[in-house]
Amino acid sequence: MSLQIHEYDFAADALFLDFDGTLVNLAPEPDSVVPAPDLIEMLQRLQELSHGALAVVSGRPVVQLDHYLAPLHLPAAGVHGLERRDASGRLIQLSAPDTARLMERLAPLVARHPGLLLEPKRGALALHYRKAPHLEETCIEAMNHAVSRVPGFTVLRGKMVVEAKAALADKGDAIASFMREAPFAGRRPVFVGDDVTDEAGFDWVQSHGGGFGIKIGEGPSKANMRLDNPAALHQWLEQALKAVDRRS
Ligand SMILES: O=P(O)(O)OC[C@H]1O[C@H](O[C@H]2O[C@H](CO)[C@@H](O)[C@H](O)[C@H]2O)[C@H](O)[C@@H](O)[C@@H]1O
Repeated sequence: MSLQIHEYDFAADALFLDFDGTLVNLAPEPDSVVPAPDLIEMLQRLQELSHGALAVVSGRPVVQLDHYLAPLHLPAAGVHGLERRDASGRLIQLSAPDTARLMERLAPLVARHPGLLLEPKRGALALHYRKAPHLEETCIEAMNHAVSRVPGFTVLRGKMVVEAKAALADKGDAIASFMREAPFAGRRPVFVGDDVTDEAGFDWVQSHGGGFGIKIGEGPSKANMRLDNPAALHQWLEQALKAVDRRS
């Protein structure tokens, strides 16, 4: 099923956007993503037309989202729901356990294999194997083992990454929190994401929020809509903006 552009309603909908693989193409390393030149301007217009009901919902920390989306400071959820900046600019961080013991357990593996990368975050630790895909099983086993020895964390799988994350909240919880507050409350939530970590978000918007999810790319998903890739999402959003221009 594809979402008809006229169905998107800036007056009535709230837009929640994942970052990697959705707003930007995936890159070899976390630090090497390059937002499209017109992305910032497009997000700014979308936010204005939605009267602020637009948020980024990511596995990355909010501070990184700000870096890539500067000068915008959008409402945002980071680290898969462990932190959230609401529409008034207030940052709420759930008190997460320390990842130092996980780091100690996983660092020797990464030291042995230069293709692996550990990405520490507040309340989470991601083990990336994009540059060493043959080590996927090794990484998953090592992460499962580490998490079994350090209480308070859950294991998340993502694209070429396995992550330990404090078991406190997920993307669905983050969207639910936004939807209880202005300017999101009372609107229909639309969540766009590409990865298995986005399924909690699709689940919430479709089961509880009366909205819909849009999955970017292939793979099984609960989302009831699909778009092929980030470029298709950009095009879809541009069309929504043009439809508003035509009406005004
Ligand atoms: O929830 P998202 O906004 O999609 O963030 C998910 C993870 O994204 C980043 O990792 C992914 O993107 C990297 C850059 O394209 C890529 O190299 C990596 O293989 C992907 O897994 C980020 O580094 C993680 O912290 C996020 O959790």
